Amino acid sequence: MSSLPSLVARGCLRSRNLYPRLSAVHVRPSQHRSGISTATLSVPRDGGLLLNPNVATPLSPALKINQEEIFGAVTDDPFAMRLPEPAAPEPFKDLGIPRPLRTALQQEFPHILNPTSAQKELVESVLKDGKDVFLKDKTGQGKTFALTLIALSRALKIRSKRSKAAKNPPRSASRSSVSPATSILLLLPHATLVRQVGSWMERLEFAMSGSQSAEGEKERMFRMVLPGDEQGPGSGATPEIIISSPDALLTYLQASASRQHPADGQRAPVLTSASLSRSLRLVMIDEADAMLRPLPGRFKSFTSERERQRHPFFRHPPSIVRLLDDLFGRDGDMNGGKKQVQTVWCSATLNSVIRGFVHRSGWIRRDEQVIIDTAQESSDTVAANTDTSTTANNGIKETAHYCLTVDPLTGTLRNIGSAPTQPSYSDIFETAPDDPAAKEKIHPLMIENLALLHASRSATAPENNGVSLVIVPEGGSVPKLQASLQSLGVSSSTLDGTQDPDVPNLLLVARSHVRGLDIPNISAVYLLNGLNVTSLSKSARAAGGVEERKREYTHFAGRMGRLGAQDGEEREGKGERYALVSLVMRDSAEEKAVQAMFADKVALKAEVLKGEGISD
Ligand SMILES: Nc1ncnc2c1ncn2[C@@H]1O[C@H](COP(=O)(O)OP(=O)(O)OP(=O)(O)O)[C@@H](O)[C@H]1O
Repeated sequence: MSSLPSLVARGCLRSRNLYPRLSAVHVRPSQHRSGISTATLSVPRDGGLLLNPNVATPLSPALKINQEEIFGAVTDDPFAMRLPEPAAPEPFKDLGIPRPLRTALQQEFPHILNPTSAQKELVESVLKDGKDVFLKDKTGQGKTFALTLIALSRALKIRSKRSKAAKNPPRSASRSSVSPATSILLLLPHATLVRQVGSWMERLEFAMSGSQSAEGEKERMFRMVLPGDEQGPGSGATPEIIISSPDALLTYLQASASRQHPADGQRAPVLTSASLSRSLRLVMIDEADAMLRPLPGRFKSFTSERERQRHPFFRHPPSIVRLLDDLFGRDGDMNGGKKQVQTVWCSATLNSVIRGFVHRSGWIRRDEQVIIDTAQESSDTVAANTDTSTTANNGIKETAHYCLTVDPLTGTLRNIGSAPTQPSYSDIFETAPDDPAAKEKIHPLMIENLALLHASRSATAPENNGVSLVIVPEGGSVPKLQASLQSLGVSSSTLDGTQDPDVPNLLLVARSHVRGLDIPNISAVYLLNGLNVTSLSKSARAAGGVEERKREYTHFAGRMGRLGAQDGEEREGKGERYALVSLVMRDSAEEKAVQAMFADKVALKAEVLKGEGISD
């Protein structure tokens, strides 16, 4: 593999000073109503948790004291706010969001002034009308954030009821109607998103409680259950909210089942499948379609039950199916054999196949459901996502889509579909030679070209480029890619632990961790190996998987130009566009599949990318 300096020497690049790093931390003060300012970091610095542009650093002890002086002593009501009632009109009030949370929202997320129409409909339907909801809205428009507000609102209400009940205990020994245990479950597709939502909740809860005392810790409203987490016997209080992924929660509950009969002297685990099933009242599933893969398509019909059972989805049901069947199939308010729990299902690519499956599974209360579709279900998802008019509400002009092929022999880059100017791999070899590089999940020449593209982009407008996100294909190794890039002189960060201390502007993320991520200032996305979608159903494969590919592509494109992003107007003013660059090896099956997707009648066109090292 050539080093980046040697690429420079070959004249591919203009300057040696090509990859300036983001200034280590970009500190931007956000004004609190109280006059206390909290530093906000624009780029995550540790633990992969801080994905939000407005991540607040914890208040220093001095600031905590100030805060107490300003807002007064804590009352014995755990929900009494130390913050004054905001005077301004409150668009979130009518949705049923309690006052402490509205105040915390204003303090921690001052850029969120009004709910979007989808957020309004969703929050009202869940909190005020008690409905089950299917929500489809465009990517980055605040679905996950709205679920966070719903969970905290409900938790606050439960706590307030519980604290009232504690003050006036009922005379009869009958069970209190206020649930003493976890009643809200928020399911997300992967651990990175669980941490992201956990950090949002932490900020809001912290702002509501005003301090992180030992007692506050004990009474946390939420708990994250992450892969590898273990529950100590009888440890910890039970929070109102659990945030987890189906895989992690299922493993956690299965492990706790084995401790149901603890050894002498040990207490039973607090959170078990049975206890959770008894106390659950609201389950919210974000990115539902990602969790229900590979669900057979709309037109798939099975000739026999045996054939149906052989389909990968039914043969190895995904974790969410096993989890919900377990939680909803237990005792409780039984109705038709299933417990009646309020549910919410969200995704930018939610479709009628998912809705139908949820219905048939008995996970939704048929008479109580509302469908909110602000993404125009009938229109093509990719077109909707890339159409300038549909993204105009957050100041984004549009995303430019490029697809480049890498010659596995020479490493030259070419726009997809353009005629070869020199002999390519297939012109020379009839069958693939025994090339070890071809067996790598990410071809070394693709990595060189990624380094080249990133460096040229940084060189063109070093100050304004924002962060580039590299999506690592299934089976590819993020640490290995990071090491290969480093050997070419390109530093990068990863979201799952290892980060360059200088916070470079190149972030690597595994494809399975992309859904729902809200990372500030992403201006370019590099998609390595195209859209090789794993777990495609047979019918989807037969159809070239175009629909499935477009759905995934929609989510990759959706990491840019998100609601609340501060760079939208700035980019628009400079005539800059977000860029999604797909890189595929020439003459690979993936090249043909991506070509089919770009050639699709309503989808999108790959534009021609001009630049150093790209041949026409
Ligand atoms: N009403 C609002 N006004 C302004 N910004 C908002 C609003 N609601 C949420 N946001 C911000 O929008 C960003 C995207 O939110 P979120 O991740 O919830 O979107 P999403 O629709 O779930 O995205 P995806 O479809 O990718 O999962 C977040 O940074 C959040 O702070």
